[in-house]
Amino acid sequence: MTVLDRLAGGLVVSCQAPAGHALRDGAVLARLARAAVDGGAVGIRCGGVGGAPDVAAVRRAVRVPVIGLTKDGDGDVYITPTLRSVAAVVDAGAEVVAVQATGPADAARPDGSTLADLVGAAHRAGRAVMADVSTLDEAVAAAGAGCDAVGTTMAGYTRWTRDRVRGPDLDLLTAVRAALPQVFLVAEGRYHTPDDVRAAFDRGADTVVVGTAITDVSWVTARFAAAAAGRG
Ligand SMILES: CC(=O)N[C@H](C=O)[C@@H](O)[C@H](O)[C@H](O)COP(=O)(O)O
Repeated sequence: MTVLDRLAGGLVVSCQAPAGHALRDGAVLARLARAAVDGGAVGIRCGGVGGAPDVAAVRRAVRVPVIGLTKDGDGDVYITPTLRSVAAVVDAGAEVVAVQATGPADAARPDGSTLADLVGAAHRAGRAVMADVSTLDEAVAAAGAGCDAVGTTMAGYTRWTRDRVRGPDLDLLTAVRAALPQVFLVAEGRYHTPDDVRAAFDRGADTVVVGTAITDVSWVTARFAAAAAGRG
């Protein structure tokens, strides 16, 4: 059974916290990951700015597959953007390396490498690669570059998709599934409810990643607090 087989049909929980967030602590994120697995998560996505130590902490804490990433630099391409960041995620023990695959697939990255270079490095280390894309063209290019899985993670977060949808980009799922019937398709980005998760599988997703709505306690609290404040 491949690592992607272990994720198929289940829920992946993203345990990340940005710099300055109260939960930004490797041990805390590892505890969150364990709690998510206790609740039925079949995989954990984790990492962040300088996030390799968080990936390692989560890897030690759970038995399910880990999708790891780092967020580096302030450019348009920031999710595991370089060969060095791929090596950091590999060394941290992630079975799947998430890499941003937005824009032209052959575009040079901050270190001059291409998407195919990153895929080659991860594959030589025995890891699968998840491409974080924002459009159908990017999904097709990522599959062509050898990525093992394609996720809609970046839909709504690139300059060219910023105004496209407010919620989860279900139409992108449908389009990718139609164009790439064999690809391992990950629904990710603004999946906030169990109904959203069901909808993603209906559109052909193989797995769904939920982050903020499960693991960002501040975000969840703000919704309840707003309801309390708006009561009278
Ligand atoms: C765009 C970007 O950088 N997304 C990041 C990717 O790892 C994370 O900040 C998201 O939390 C993650 O994709 C899960 O999505 P959501 O938190 O919406 O369930």
